[in-house]
Formats: sequence, C-alpha cells, structure tokens
Amino acid sequence: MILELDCGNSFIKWRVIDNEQLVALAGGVVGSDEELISALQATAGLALRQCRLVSVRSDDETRVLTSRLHEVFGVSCVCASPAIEMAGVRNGYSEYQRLGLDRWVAVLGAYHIARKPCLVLDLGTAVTSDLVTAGGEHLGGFICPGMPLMRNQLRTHTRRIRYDDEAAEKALLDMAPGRSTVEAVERGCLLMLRGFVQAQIELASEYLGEEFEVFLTGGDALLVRDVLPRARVLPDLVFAGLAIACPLH
Ligand SMILES: Nc1ncnc2c1ncn2[C@@H]1O[C@H](COP(=O)(O)OP(=O)(O)O)[C@@H](O)[C@H]1O
Ligand SMILES: CC(C)(COP(=O)(O)O)[C@@H](O)C(=O)NCCC(=O)O
Ligand SMILES: [K+]
Repeated sequence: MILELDCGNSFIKWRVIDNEQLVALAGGVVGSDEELISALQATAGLALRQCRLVSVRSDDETRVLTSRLHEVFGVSCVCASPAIEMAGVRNGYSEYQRLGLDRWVAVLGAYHIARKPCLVLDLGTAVTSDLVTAGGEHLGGFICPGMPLMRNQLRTHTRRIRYDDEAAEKALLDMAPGRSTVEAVERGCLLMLRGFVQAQIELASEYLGEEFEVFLTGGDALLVRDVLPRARVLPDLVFAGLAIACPLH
C-alpha cells in the first residue's frame, strides 16, 4: 500500500492506495501531523510500503512529518520537487523553484488528463489559478486569499466583526443581501471568490482560446461550482499529479 499526502497550509489531505495504484483504500483530511498518525493507526488492515507527498509547508515542517512517519510506520517518503519541465509540461515561472508545488503537481495532473489547454483552479487557504497551453506550456497564474484568509482578516482587523464557524456555515445557505454581520461578511467574501474565478475564465479564453478544460479542486471548490458549470470538479487532482511527479516502483 502507498500512502499519499497533500500537505497544504491548513490541512493535510491523505489517502492510501493499493500497490497497483488503482484504488483508494482509505483517506481523509486532518489538521495536524499527530492527527494524521492517529487516523492512520485507526485504519484497519494498513500495510504501508511507501509514501509520496507534496508539501507547501516549510522544509523543516515537512522533515518533521516524514521522520514521524518513518518512526511510526517504517515508511520512507518521496517528496515532489520543483522541475523546469516534466511529463510534457514546462514550468512558466521565471524562477521555477518558486512555483508552489501543489500548483505544479495539480497542473501536471490536469494536463495529463485533458491533453488540451487547461485552467486549474485550487480553492484552499489561498486560491490559485494556473494556465497551460495545448502544447503543455504553463503560462503562470494568479494567487489570491481564499475563504479562510478573507474571513480571518476581517475578524482580526476589525473591532466588531465576530462570529463563530457554525454561524458562518449557515450564512452561506443563501446569497441575499446580509441582514447580520456573519451573513454580510460570508456572502461578501464568497462573491469575491466567485468574481475571481469568473475573471479567470475570461482570461483563459483570451490566453488559451475557447477550447480549454477547467479543473476545480481544493477544500472550497464546491463554493464556486455553480458559477463554473463547465468545470470538472476533481477533489483528487493533486494526487493524480503526485503520481506523475513521484512515480514509485
Ligand atoms: N472535509 C473538509 N475538511 C477540511 N476542510 C474542508 C473540508 N471541506 C471543505 N473544507 C474547507 O476547505 C478549505 C481548506 O481547503 P484545503 O484545500 O484543504 O486548503 P489547504 O490546501 O490550503 O490546506 C477550508 O476553507 C475548509 O473550510
Ligand atoms: C499559493 C499557495 C500558498 C497555496 O497554498 P494552499 O492554499 O494550497 O495551502 C502555495 O502554492 C505556495 O506557497 N506557493 C508558493 C508561491 C507561488 O506559488 O508563487
Ligand atoms: K490552493
């Protein structure tokens, strides 16, 4: 069995696949290294042979996690690393090492699946957009704050915006003008996100032509799905790319 990890700024997404790399046997989303260890220990019939991961955390944090996994489960981890070119995709950053590895891996996955121009949108702590041409040229992309960052900026930099997560979830059931602080903030931030992704569609048609595939991933992907009817929602896009970035034998 192979353990796969996507270590984002807020959460670690994990899954276990069989050695033939065809089926996901287990998986989940956890908030910390120790929570991951517990979740894995609670998984019945686990027999980990290898681990591959992509991380946007600091090298130190990633090292701490990989040594814990080695200590507890005896597995060595292979980490996705930056590349100028891989699997037919050319990294568009002038300093290729600086492109977020989760973005790079998602782009590899998307281009492998579509084999045509792609727009990749990943809605996590931050929201990222990446454009790839038919020939596999990554044109670069955009980064803006995601839902968690937008709401927390308002909550921490104002005196009177205070509400809890449960109220936040309820507020998004409707998009009418807010009649309470929580409704006004949550709906306002969501409108910003929707505006951002719609602007990406316009940009993509300008840079890629009309025939492009839209991939939508990340924990908050479903929040913008209704404004992107043509998008393919692929929660496991990063894992699809991780298999390309870190082939195991
Ligand atoms: N099952 C889930 N577990 C955790 N976060 C989730 C889940 N479903 C949706 N979310 C939302 O996804 C966002 C985090 O997305 P994620 O892609 O995990 O971020 P990151 O990669 O930056 O850690 C948060 O706003 C969170 O509320
Ligand atoms: C943009 C990101 C913070 C997104 O992280 P996430 O929301 O997935 O946790 C991450 O891809 C990153 O740290 N990138 C490095 C900067 C760059 O891509 O230009
Ligand atoms: K992201």
